[in-house]
Amino acid sequence: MVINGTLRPYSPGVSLIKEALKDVKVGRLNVPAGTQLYLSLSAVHCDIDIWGEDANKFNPARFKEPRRHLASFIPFALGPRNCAGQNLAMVEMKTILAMIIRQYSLEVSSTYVHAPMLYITLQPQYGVQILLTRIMK
Ligand code: HEM
Repeated sequence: MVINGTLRPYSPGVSLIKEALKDVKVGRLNVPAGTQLYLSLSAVHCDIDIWGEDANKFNPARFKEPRRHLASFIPFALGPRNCAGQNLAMVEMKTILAMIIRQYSLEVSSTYVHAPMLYITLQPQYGVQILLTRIMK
């Protein structure tokens, strides 16, 4: 839930660019062959019609319930050309997170400035300073 809760507002890939190879109808929209489509993941992931008025808020508990729309959360894209490394990425993130929180408690440093920035992927402009305290056992 925490990983999905983070990938929703802060997907590393903020958009997908696709080109229609043939004339296609998407809902009520006629898309002629050759049209380039820019699909903003951020717009979908923070759409208040889908996620509610607090769509911009970090709230992993949203992922407790099954999603109403399949395409409402697509950090790894969707369909035959979705991310080939999706499962590996999820396993890596879960493993690393579990290894860290097993031994350390985390606190965001007072020097942290929240400034997501697009530089090929979405990145924290000034880094993420975190204070780690070893958990005594
Ligand atoms: C959090 C981590 C990751 C995210 C959010 C992510 C996201 C994405 C997205 C959105 C796409 C679709 C791009 C597009 O259609 O324009 C993609 C494609 C792809 N990703 Fe990832 N990815 C991640 C990690 C990885 C890893 C770890 C690997 C490989 C080890 C990987 C390999 C690929 C490949 C090969 C494609 C192209 C698939 C194709 O075109 O058929 N990704 N990824």
